[in-house]
Amino acid sequence: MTTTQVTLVQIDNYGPWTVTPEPRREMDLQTLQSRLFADIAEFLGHRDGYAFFTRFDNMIAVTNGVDGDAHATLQESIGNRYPVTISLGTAVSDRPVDALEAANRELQHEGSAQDAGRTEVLAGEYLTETAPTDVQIAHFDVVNATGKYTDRLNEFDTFINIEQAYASLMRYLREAHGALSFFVGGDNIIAVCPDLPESAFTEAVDHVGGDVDVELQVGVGRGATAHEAGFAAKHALEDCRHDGTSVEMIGTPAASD
Ligand SMILES: Nc1nc2c(ncn2[C@@H]2O[C@H](COP(=O)(O)OP(=O)(O)OP(=O)(O)O)[C@@H](O)[C@H]2O)c(=O)[nH]1
Repeated sequence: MTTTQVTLVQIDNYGPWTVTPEPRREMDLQTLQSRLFADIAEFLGHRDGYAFFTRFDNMIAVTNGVDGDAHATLQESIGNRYPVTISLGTAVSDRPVDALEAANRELQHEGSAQDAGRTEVLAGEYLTETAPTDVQIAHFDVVNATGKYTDRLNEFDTFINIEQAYASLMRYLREAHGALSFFVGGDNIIAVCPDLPESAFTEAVDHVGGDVDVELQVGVGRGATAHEAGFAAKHALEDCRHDGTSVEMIGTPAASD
């Protein structure tokens, strides 16, 4: 059984801000968004959480081991240093999508994302302790992306292939298992999963191969935090590369029995 703590990060009333008093320069918005993501990733990363940029105005984080006080500190620090503020909704569930739904509702209950009066919401529940196998993370990558795409196609056509694989995988894992998958750059996708057996990952790899003809491999890890699970997943992915297998799992309850 997994227990995933998910935090939704939402920039408050950001849409109106981007056009007030008139539309702001696009590269200034891109700079703000990427710096805000970098700050949040650094803050949570130092506490063994993972942050994903998703749409940048809304970001999703796995925050097992990060308590309410730390969330308050993050929110205060962003408010002090940026021209925008953030709201944070946090919830816990065995299925990541259910934790996200509940975290999202914490903010939606307080008002709209574009309500000038709804700012700096800090709501939800936090785990009081962590357990060694609470989080399951799958780190996918495209087999030989360099040889098949990067060294042969122009960058945009490579990007189309990688994004097609991402779109296929994210939808499949969301619908079949309530997992949340995020493109993290290059040819890499990180999926935050409920308790899934090896066969589920084989089926996911097969689905993407059949759907968009892109070959994936995946390392799966378990841990008390996103970092621990994700780090185990990276080592498992190295085993795939070494052994030529498409799925490897490390630190799962079955594997460590
Ligand atoms: N976010 C992230 N990106 C990575 C990681 N490892 C590699 N990448 C990215 O993926 C790109 C391709 O690297 P690889 O996946 O090692 O290359 P490959 O040609 O697919 O080779 P194999 O994975 O061994 O089949 C790199 O240029 C990086 O951008 C990782 O651990 N995390």
